[in-house]
Amino acid sequence: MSKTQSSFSALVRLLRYARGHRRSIIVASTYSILNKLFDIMPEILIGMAIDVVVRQDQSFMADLGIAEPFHQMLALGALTVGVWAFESLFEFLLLVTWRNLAQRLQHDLRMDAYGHLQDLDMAWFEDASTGKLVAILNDDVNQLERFLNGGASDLIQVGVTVVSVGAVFFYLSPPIALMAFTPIPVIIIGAFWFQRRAQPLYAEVRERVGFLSTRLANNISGIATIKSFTRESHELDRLGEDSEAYVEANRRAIRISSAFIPIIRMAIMAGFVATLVYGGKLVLDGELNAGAYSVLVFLTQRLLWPLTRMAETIDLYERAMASTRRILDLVETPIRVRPGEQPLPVDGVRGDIRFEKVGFAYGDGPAVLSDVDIDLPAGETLALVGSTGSGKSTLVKLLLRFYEPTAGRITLDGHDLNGVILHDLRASIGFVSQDVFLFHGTVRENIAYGQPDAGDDAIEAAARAAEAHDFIMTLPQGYDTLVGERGQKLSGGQRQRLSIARAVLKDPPVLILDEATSAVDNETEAAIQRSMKRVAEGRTTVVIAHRLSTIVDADRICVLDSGRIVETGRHDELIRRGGIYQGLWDVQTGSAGD
Ligand SMILES: Nc1ncnc2c1ncn2[C@@H]1O[C@H](COP(=O)(O)OP(=O)(O)OP(=O)(O)O)[C@@H](O)[C@H]1O
Repeated sequence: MSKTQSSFSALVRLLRYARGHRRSIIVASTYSILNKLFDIMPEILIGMAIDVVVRQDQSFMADLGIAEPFHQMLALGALTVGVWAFESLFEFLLLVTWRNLAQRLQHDLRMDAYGHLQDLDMAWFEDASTGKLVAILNDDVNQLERFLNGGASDLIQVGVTVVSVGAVFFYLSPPIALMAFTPIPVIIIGAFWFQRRAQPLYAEVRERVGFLSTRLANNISGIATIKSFTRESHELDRLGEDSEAYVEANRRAIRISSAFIPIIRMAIMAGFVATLVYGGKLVLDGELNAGAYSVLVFLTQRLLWPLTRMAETIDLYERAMASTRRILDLVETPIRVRPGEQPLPVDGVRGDIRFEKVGFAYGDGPAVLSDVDIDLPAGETLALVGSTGSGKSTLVKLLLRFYEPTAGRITLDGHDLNGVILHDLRASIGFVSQDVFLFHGTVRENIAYGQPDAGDDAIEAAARAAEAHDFIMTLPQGYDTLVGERGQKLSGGQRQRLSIARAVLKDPPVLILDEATSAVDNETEAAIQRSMKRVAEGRTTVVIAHRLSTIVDADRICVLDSGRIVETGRHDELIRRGGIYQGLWDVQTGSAGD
């Protein structure tokens, strides 16, 4: 029962979400109702025509005041034309209104879901899978669109048919009405039975779609690794398993939904035969006239046949509700990193950074940083050094407030980062990460990513400062060259330089440089170093250093070990101290063991 409710509660959530479209929903539903009412009228008109030819001046039409039978026929003909015209008109209106509503709603949902997604914290993204998110934003949204295109109107029309045909039946002959309606409880019970079984199966189908697209997204971005390890056939097998699981989940759902149609058909047949035989007997006994009898027989068909489509419609409904739940769950995921209230004047930020007894752990995991105290006055350069996994990147992530410290606090110009408006904080920090992410677009667009209004001169000046201008000019279309997805048409060193140019153009008071660990040739390394130095001038800079030769001039160096700062000082002080730093230096300069 709880599962039945959860489909219904998804519908309630959807209606609550779509309250801005209430008017369209009411208008579209009204068109569906009017269309159905006009749709069942021809059967009644046929019955009236039979009534005219059988009873002539005693007919129902005669009771309405048209004495001459031929005139009655003419009137019926005119009514039929009118009924068909209105039916077609409302058909057109309902299609247009429902489809436009489906378009608006799917657009709103996609935009809201994506907008919300961008505000979610990094910890959430680490647990989420890309494929699942893409599946929600594409497949699930489309699934809902499909239901709104046709299914919603169908459901309404089935309800209208049952009520209006029922009214005509009870008016003409209550005993036959009871017979014609006996299959309906069977059909409704069948529908609930089906719905209860189908709901978890469709949830499973949606889940499988997510796995499948995760695998695809992962494999396509990792294609170089797959090729280099010649794991193509292994990957094909793994994709095959996921795809099979999807087919299997669908197969179970199909089996249930296919069983539904024959059950309904049998119930319909019983209702139809009862009306046919018992109604015929009433006519033979002179208790029912031929016109009313034909209306009843035709309307039984009208009543019961659309119910065979219920299986399909409920199928569509169940799929759509499974999708709705996933989309709305995403839209309603709480945002754990608070947006902050303290504004920060981007142009007025000095760049004093302090870490006060900062501690941090990812989720429930072990402490990754403990008791970190750093005092970095504005304009100075801090280098973070330490073995892999010592917590350097984590420290920088806290500074960007991708995460919040679990102990202590971090301040920028005396303001606790936790209170500062997130947008202002990030606007005052430039971040050159070691795995540079370029967007599919031109070199120019990528440099101007953070400053879309920057002029060509400013872009070129930034590229020159990052020593990127010369190589850009050798590209086929210079600044207008497309870099390919994730910038894959450029070399690692070139990407690095574009990302430095990006930071130069942003001109932030605080700069974070995560030095590339991947080996680049000496010339490129020297170029990157020169540009980094140029960029660091006049601003507070935090460098995660992998090559100690680049930080000999840093104002202070913090050596991290297992999340604690174990040494602090300038290069020569640390060398003199003869601790961890000196050991690292010896390894890197090749003087260890001398
Ligand atoms: N998102 C995460 N969830 C859980 N643990 C994490 C996460 N990111 C990093 N860690 C763990 O935190 C510790 C510190 O990682 P961090 O990336 O800060 O190290 P690092 O000093 O930057 O290393 P490297 O020099 O290799 O980049 C490591 O033990 C790592 O396994």
